[in-house]
Amino acid sequence: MNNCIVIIPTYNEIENIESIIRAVLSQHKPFHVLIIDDNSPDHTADKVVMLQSEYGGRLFLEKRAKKSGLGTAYVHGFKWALQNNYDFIFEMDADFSHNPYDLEKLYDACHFGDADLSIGSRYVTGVNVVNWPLSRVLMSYFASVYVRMITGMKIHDATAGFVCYKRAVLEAINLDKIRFVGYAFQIEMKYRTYCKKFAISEVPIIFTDRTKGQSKMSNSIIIEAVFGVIMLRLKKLVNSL
Ligand SMILES: Nc1nc2c(ncn2[C@@H]2O[C@H](COP(=O)(O)OP(=O)(O)O[C@H]3O[C@H](CO)[C@@H](O)[C@H](O)[C@@H]3O)[C@@H](O)[C@H]2O)c(=O)[nH]1
Repeated sequence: MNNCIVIIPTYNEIENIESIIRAVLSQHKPFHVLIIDDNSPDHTADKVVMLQSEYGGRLFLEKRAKKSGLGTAYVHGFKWALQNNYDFIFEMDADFSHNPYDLEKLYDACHFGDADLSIGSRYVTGVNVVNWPLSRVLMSYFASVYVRMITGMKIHDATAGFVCYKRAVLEAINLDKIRFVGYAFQIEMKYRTYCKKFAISEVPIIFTDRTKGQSKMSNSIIIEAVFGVIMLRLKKLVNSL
């Protein structure tokens, strides 16, 4: 299993970056890590460069000129991962809201199970979210209900940002057509995977809110998600997805 790359987008994650990289790269499974940093003013990328001398060919950094959203950061990372011949491509946040020791569960679902996309899901067995304000839990939970109603996808955590793709999924999706930049990007990727008839499975995880640094959630991200789901459904109906 030396064909796994964990893509971590970062913007101002100086308080988390070293520990998250160490937590992934110290596991007995030989994961590789790709950080996509948007020129964070807190110099997150400098810390990555420092750690590269320690982790040799297992830690990679792509720097972009300015903050351009989580979605385009992942698209950049997906293209990089395909070019560099990785077979299992993971998404994970930098802030420990996703437990890096759950990476292996996502891998198992794709490698030993029949999933093409495995999702670290907060809502597949009740509501497994720790320390989020109730308003954020309700918004996230009902966002998934809303996505299910509009798209017909039978998944419980449509906005999850902790996933593992088999290479074939990312090869089948036209990454240049991905249009959303915020959390709607997470919905769009799952919907495009579903429309291509790949197998999606949800693996229960516990999501714990960050204790260091700040969320980049904003009103424009919420608005994009609300209208984005409807747009995706309409595009599917006219066969232009
Ligand atoms: N490069 C880059 N990284 C970004 C950007 N915006 C956010 N990130 C990075 O993306 C990760 C997630 O961003 P957060 O802002 O911490 O997300 P959250 O509010 O905790 O949102 C969580 O819930 C969402 C809704 O359920 C999820 O969609 C999301 O993935 C995440 O799990 C972090 O590593 C953060 O640094 C950006 O513009 N550029």
